[in-house]
Amino acid sequence: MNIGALGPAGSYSQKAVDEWSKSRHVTSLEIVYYQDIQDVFESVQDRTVDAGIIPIENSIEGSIGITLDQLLESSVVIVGEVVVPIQHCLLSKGTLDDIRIILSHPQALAQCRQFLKSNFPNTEIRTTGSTSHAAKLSNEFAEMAAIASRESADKYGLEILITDIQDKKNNHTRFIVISSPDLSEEIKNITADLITPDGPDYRTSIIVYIEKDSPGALYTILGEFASRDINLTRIESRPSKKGLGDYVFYIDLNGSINEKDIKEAIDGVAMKVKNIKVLGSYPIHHYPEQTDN
Ligand SMILES: O=C(O)C(=O)Cc1ccccc1
Repeated sequence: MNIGALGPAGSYSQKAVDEWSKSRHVTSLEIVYYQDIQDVFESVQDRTVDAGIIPIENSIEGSIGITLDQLLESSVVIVGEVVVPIQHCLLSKGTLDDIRIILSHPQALAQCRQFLKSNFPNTEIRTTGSTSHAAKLSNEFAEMAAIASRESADKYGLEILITDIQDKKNNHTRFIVISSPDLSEEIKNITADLITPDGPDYRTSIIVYIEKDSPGALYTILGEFASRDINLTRIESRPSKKGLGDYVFYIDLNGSINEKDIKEAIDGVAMKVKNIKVLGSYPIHHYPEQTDN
């Protein structure tokens, strides 16, 4: 099996692949690296790769817009998730005094905003396609530094100048595993040995589009879940891109579409909204939370 992820090697996406394959006992997984998230979606959709892994939300910075947009626009489904602790380091070939330019992925830069403002207020900041790409580029000039993982330092011959530079110690990114709909059962079967019978260990993700100016519509939708005691773990609105004030809602809930009450709730929602897309039911990744901030 192969899986597409943001590269080059040393990215947090690679960590997510490693963590997911370990937690699901998937052996012999080959990673195919891409330059951006949209390329991962496209390769999954046209089946150049069997699956893809992409970041969807971060505990400091919130959702990754391009991932939410692609989930709406493409035909891929979600078959898994994994949460990865993110501890950024400042890496360079030079010393702290040499640094003139700091490079990283926009998410990583945003997660270290206070650190940068306090320590490098006048240093030029440049964005890259990934943190590992920033590390790779920094290998060329001593005046460049990258915000990236500890592992990227080894991989690209850089020194770790400062560790744990994200603005909150407790920093996690949730990644989702995606596939084309016709491969989703196969991928779920590969990992099936660990999957408990359908129950609270599953999460289901849906997108609903409520027509603009429909008073009480969101209340009615949420009622379908509340009346059946279904726990929602996330609700997020995103512009529908049709005009200001028009939104789609991304909803995650505990349980699998194979359970009767979940299916009934989703059917109930479908009758009340303009459009609904079920992205999939997949095993929840339980991870140890850090408490010190
Ligand atoms: O750039 C990377 O390494 C990624 O995989 C994207 C990302 C960036 C920052 C935090 C988590 C994931």
